[in-house]
Amino acid sequence: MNRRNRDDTEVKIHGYSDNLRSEEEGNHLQSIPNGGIDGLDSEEIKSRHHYPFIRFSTLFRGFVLVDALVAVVLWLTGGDSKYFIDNIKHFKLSESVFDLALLSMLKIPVYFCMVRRLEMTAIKFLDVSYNPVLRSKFLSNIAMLSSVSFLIFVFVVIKASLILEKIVTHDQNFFGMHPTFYACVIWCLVSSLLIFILSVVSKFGLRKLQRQRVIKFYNRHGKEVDKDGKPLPRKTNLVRLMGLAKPEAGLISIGMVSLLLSTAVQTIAPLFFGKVVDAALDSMESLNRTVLILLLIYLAGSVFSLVRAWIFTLAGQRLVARLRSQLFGSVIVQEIAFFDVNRTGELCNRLSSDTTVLQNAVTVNLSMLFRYLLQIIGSLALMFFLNASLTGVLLAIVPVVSLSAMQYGKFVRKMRKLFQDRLADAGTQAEESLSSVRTVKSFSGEAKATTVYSGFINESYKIGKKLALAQGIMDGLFSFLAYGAISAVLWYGGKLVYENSRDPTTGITAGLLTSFLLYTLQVAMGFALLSSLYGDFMQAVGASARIFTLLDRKPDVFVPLNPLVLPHLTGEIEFKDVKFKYPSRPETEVLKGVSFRVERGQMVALVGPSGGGKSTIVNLIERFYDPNEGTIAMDGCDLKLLDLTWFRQKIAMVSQEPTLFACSIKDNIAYGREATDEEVIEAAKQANAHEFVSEFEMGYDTLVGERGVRLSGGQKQRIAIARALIMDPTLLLLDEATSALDAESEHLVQEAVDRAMMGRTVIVIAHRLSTVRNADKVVVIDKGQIAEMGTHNELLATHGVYKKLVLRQLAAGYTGDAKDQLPRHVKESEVDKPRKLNTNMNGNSSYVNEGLLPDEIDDSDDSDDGEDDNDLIQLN
Ligand SMILES: Nc1ncnc2c1ncn2[C@@H]1O[C@H](COP(=O)(O)OP(=O)(O)OP(=O)(O)O)[C@@H](O)[C@H]1O
Repeated sequence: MNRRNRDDTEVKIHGYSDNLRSEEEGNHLQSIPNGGIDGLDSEEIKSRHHYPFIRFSTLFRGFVLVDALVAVVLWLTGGDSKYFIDNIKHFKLSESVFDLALLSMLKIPVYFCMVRRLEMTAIKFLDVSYNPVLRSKFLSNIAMLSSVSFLIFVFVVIKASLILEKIVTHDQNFFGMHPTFYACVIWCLVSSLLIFILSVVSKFGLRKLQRQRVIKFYNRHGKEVDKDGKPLPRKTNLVRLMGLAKPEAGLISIGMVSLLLSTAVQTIAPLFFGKVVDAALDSMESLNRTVLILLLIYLAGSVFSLVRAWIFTLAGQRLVARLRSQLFGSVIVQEIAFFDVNRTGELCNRLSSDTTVLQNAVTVNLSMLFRYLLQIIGSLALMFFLNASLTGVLLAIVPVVSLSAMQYGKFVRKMRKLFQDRLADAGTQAEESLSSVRTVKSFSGEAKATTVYSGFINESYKIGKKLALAQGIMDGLFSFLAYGAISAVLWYGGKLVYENSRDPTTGITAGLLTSFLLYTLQVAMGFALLSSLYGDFMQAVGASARIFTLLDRKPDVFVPLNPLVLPHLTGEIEFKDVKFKYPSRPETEVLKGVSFRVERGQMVALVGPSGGGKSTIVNLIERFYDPNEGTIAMDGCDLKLLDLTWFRQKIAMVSQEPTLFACSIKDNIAYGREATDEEVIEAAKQANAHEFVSEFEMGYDTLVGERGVRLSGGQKQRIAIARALIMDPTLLLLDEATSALDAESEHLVQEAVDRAMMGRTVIVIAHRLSTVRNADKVVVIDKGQIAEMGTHNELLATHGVYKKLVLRQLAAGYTGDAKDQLPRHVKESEVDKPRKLNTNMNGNSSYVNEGLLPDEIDDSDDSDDGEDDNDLIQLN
């Protein structure tokens, strides 16, 4: 078993009785069955406690090891090999320390075993409120440990006293000992006392384990997971960050070669500067030649720099383009529940600003890192070559620079992360306000939106201020250190030049000092730029952590091993005792055991009070979520076993307020599949959209604007119906619009809807009486349960929730038409006086606004008033 495992102790999450198992049982992992979905995906997770490496027992054992090492070294350094042998052969308690060295060695296995045993008992003891057997075992272990330590301490004290006595009494037979032997005795005295103290206080030391331990979970493959069995996010570090640039390895290699060459040129150039100075002191011809060489060197360097900058920037652009697509791909496949808890603005921010931070980090910044490192190393090597002592003067300040750079880097890393977070908040806020700009304006919320946005920006500004100050201090410090170094080099170099002018065999020439100064500048600059790079890298690590979290996230959707594709789908749907809670609100059960069946080609209307769970039923059919209990079957097959992409192509949804994409009408209609112009036009005709589309100047190429803002409500709905029809769905899900359209528009939409329903299985969240009357079955959903089920006429006869809804609808829209819709057995007197408010089948009326109370409705025919009336009152 490896080291880590030896320090691990397994425990059961639920209850502690198994912790009391005997040590011989060993380190068996505890298994916890983890739900699984209908036994299809049963996964076992195992838990294990981990303890920090540095804890009481390791400190104890570490000290015992150090003790033995010091004692043996002190004994060994006390003389030659003969001396050791004499020391052992003619052992005398008061003249030899061989016994102390031996004892220290023996202490290792003894203490290691005892401390291990004690720790094991302590660990078992942690989760037990009181267990007399375990407690007495724990205490007797401590007593044994303390007794052994005490005996050893007593022995060392006796030995030290004997030696001391010989020294004090000037014993004739005592020839003294090697100084390290005395040190050995003193050391053993101190260490055995310390070990004794550690033994006595071990009870308190081991108690700390309770706070120190952390629990980790593993799946059956031994991979660490969270307590729900989900994989943990992978750790982010510079290595993983660099891994992002792997596909750009080819480009980066070319860039690296250019970088090496350009840095080499930059590194040797100062040598020629010195040569130019010396040549100027020599002759004009020599000066010309040297300057020409210098120019050629710089020309070559510039070409290499050009290639380096171009290649690395290009690699950065490629990387960020790839990363953005990858990230978007990873986000869009997440389950709907993910979007219930993650805000769109925040996700967009990850896509734009976090990826930009990474763009340079692993390409341009990486190249700069190598460049400055090479520049520093190369310059320092040449400086040593030119003059070692002068280089020593410069190097004296390097530790100061490095330490301050590291501290600065740490600070910047923290602040930049905070800065990015606040900026992301502001971005989210801006996205939300701008995407709902109509709502903002209609409530005159511009000032409020600006204040909230400015609040977030202010937060980021506050952090920015600190960063600016830190940057200023750092710049100041670095320039002081850099100029200080240059001054020191100038002074010492000037002294050497002076000496050289007196005696050419000593010191250095003026040219050499010039070269040296330029190298000093290069090294100082290299360090300063490295420190700023460090900050950039840390910022990139922060940004990449968020990006990797999204990239690593696997959608929490059950995918069967062999997804089924049914050859003949009829569209039969059956809910069997379906229970469901939204993952973002796990405490509320939205569906509490819903069962109903929709036969092939039937039209089933879902009605009921607002918030009852109608949309949730549709969401579950679309498999935006999976039920917590029960099953939903299509043609007798559990939805979870079907191929999700195939299945979603067989159903189409037309929602209350359809969302169109900011592209042409044609592209919107053909969103679900590739379609010819003829197919698009045919679908539009079916949806009563062709006429108005043809009237547009650009026809089907008309752009509809963001979310279809350039179209009217009725037009949007008809385009959405066309979009659904072109898919030729087996199952049509409809959420009738509650918002009132004008009579003509309503008629056109209704006609399109009726046509769309023909020959299909349809589930409709109905708001209109006419729709419900035509339904083969009406399912009344109230508070997550089916309150009533049957045909329109059957339900009216039951005098239940449904009848109240109908009466209310009729009361609200009492017209000749509505009256005609009444079945014969509903007396006209049951219908209330006409109201001007617009109430629909789900009670989504505007009573409160109109100041009308529901009990004004004449419902005298109803016998079980009380409770249901309350329901109706709550409908709004
Ligand atoms: N994404 C969600 N996350 C958490 N809770 C939700 C979510 N969507 C709906 N709910 C809750 O589920 C319950 C049922 O909502 P649902 O939209 O299914 O009702 P409904 O009958 O369709 O209402 P309406 O007729 O007003 O549209 C409500 O209490 C609602 O607050």
